[in-house]
Amino acid sequence: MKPTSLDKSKIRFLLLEGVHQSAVNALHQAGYTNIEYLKTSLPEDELVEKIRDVHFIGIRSRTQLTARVFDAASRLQAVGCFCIGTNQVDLTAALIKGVPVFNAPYSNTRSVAELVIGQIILLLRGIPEKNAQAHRGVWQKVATGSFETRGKKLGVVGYGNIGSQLSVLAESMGMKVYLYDIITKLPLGNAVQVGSLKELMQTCDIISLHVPETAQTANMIGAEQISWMKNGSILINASRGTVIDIDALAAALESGQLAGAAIDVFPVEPRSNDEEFISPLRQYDNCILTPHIGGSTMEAQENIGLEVAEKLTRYSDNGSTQTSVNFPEVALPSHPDMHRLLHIHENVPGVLSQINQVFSAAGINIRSQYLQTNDKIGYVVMDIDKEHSEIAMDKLTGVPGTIRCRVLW
Ligand SMILES: NC(=O)C1=CN([C@@H]2O[C@H](COP(=O)(O)OP(=O)(O)OC[C@H]3O[C@@H](n4cnc5c(N)ncnc54)[C@H](O)[C@@H]3O)[C@@H](O)[C@H]2O)C=CC1
Ligand SMILES: O=C(O)CCC(=O)C(=O)O
Repeated sequence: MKPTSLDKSKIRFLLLEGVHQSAVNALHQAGYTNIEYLKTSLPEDELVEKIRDVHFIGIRSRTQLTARVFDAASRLQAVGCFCIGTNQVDLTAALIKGVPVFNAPYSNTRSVAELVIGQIILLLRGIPEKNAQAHRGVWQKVATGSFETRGKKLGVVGYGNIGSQLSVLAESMGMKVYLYDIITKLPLGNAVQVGSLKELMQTCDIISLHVPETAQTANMIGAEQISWMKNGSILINASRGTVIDIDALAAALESGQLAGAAIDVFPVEPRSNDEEFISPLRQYDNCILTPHIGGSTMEAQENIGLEVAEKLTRYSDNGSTQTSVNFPEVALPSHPDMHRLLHIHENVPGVLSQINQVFSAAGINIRSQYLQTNDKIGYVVMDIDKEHSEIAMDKLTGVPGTIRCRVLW
């Protein structure tokens, strides 16, 4: 293994899925010019080829970074998810290859919450059907089946950043908010946490899903759970497509048990805007279908671009892994006049003592040392005098259990 300290112009970034231009600008400002920018995601086979020479990759929710991709990514230093969800990345495969993954945990929170508020109002008034009919020349001036939001019960499944933001906005319009989460939450305002998903679904007029994609949330809402919902209620999903059984939802729209739905995410989504969107929900006018744009506002995308680009350049320039979603977190100060060695290793007994042995045997003083571990890997950072870094790197890369090693100056 060779030390990987590189001239910035040689550090290659691959940005996929049309991440906001703010990311490109921020990378340029930080001195990184070797950037390939694509509007689409790439299928696995193409990615496996392309990623061989890439040091940093930026993706959104479409690109699947699998273990096979990480196996091919011998130069990859870090992944930036220009979004909240990181379920599209095999985080364990990244970890054991020594690759930290970063995301933007809050930058599009408000955008999703605002979209859901809009969907609630439109669905309670039957606007999607009335709009579709008006486009076909049908005039439906009726109040039947149209309701105000005031006093309605909103059930939030997953009361994290988005769910709680939605809760605040909904209360300000006079809605009563109930929440279900697997952990005990501080309910904001007058929101009430209930003890089970069933209780929430039986109580509320509108259910909105804001859970991450996990093994536990896969098909969390199927025919049985929908059968718990009140007749004439509304289901909204802007979380992940795997959370709802789409056929069960289609059946509930067909039978009229649900008055409407709004779905932004799907089990299978087109890879680009040129591909047709296929779904059994297309036939229901009372189901608002949006192309996974919950977080797609100019404000959110610009902020995400800046935030994630900054995390990638900080890791590249300084080694800090703070806020990484899969990696031991180390917050590092600057290292003026010293060389910084970054060593990522398997977390097995004895590696750290061997690392320290390298320095004591060579008579090299470690000016500062930072260490963080998790159950799989250790990340140790050492600042040393410049003149010793070449020999230290040479010896460090030979320590058994070494995954990656690089030097910064
Ligand atoms: N449609 C879109 O464009 C966007 C979609 N998202 C999706 O929204 C999800 C939620 O985002 P945040 O609120 O920022 O995440 P968060 O991590 O702040 O909140 C998630 C909440 O879900 C809860 N939770 C996890 N498993 C659960 C389960 N089985 N049952 C009940 N609650 C459970 C957690 O305890 C947590 O409180 C993201 O993971 C992402 O998949 C996020 C941004 C944009
Ligand atoms: O905007 C995107 O590409 C993905 C948004 C999303 O789902 C997320 O932030 O998790």
